[in-house]
Amino acid sequence: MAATATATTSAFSSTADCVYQGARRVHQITTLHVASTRRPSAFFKSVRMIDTINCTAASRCSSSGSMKSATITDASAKVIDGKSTAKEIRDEIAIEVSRMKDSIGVVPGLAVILVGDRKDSATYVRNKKKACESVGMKSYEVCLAEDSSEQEVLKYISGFNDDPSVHGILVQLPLPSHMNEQNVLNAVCIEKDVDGFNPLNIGRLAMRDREPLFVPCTPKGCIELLHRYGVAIKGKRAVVIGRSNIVGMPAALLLQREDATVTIVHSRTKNPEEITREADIVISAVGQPNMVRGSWIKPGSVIIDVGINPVEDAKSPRGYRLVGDVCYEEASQMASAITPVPGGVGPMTIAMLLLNTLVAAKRANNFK
Ligand SMILES: Nc1nc(=O)c2c([nH]1)NC[C@@H]1CN(c3ccc(C(=O)N[C@@H](CCC(=O)O)C(=O)O)cc3)C=[N+]21
Repeated sequence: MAATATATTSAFSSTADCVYQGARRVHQITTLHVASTRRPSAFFKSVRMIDTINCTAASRCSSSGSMKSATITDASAKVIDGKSTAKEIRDEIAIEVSRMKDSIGVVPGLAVILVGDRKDSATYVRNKKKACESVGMKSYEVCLAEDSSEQEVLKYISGFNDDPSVHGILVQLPLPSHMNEQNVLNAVCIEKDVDGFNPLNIGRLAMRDREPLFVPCTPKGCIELLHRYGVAIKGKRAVVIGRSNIVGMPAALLLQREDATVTIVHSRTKNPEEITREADIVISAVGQPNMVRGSWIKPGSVIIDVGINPVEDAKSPRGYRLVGDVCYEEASQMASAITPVPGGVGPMTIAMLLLNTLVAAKRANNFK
């Protein structure tokens, strides 16, 4: 699949609203032609340089050779380190897990259901298991064949719903296409819905003066990063790029609950670049490598990049490497703070899953 991306209004692909949907694509973008849309001022010097460069790959949104020598060092954004923040949070969770075990003899447990043999899903599930172990939680894992029936998945969910040693249930997405995702997700009882995907949880998230039992892990991780890095949200302009049920939409609701003024930019938005350039805070969750260019970003803004996009890279041992939705080299010249990929939102997602599981276990046992 070769494509040409242009940093103009057609930057989205038709599927770009939904991350985690369909088969994981390894992006193979041959030429990223950068269209200049504004007259750069002195502040935009790094962007002006990039305007003139015909980029050679999506994984390299700028020619790093010439960039580095000229401008990269003078105005680099602070790196919002999701990896170390997630570790801090896991350490906090581990303390609570052992306090709970010592005082009431209960160990929080997370059940993960994996259907099919997608390699990336298997990796995520393995990482979740490792993360559980690292904080002293129990993990239960069910792996079902690609051609299993929906009934079979529902049977396992029902078993975990009834099992008091399981406090959280996660059905790894995407499910094989012959299954009805809604039916499956609705079967997870709301008290164990640590992914926060149950419509009742999302509905409560959307309503004032209501509290969801759980908030979806990825958007929750984004907000947690903003909090821990002291980024003020109240009264700020926030733009969320992407409107998926599991990231974009709940991220926008969370920002609004924090008193930001929120705009959602999506694949049918006429002028995404212009709107994004108004934002003090940007959360991007579209699944398009390097779509958000330096010219989309207001100087001094804070960028949270949710995209984890594999792009071909012959030099990497895996044959690919991961890049975000945001062109990091360009954006870090404009923003005051930015999350990297990898090592940004990804590790936070797993930390939030553990946190939700801990909360579920405390709630089930009335443990404060
Ligand atoms: N029911 C469900 N809930 C999910 O939360 C869910 C899901 N299904 N399906 C798949 C996506 C994806 N996801 C990630 C979590 C952590 C990293 C992560 O830690 N990534 C590392 C890099 C890992 C690597 O190098 O491959 C990082 O960004 O630093 C990535 C992706 C959760 N998902």
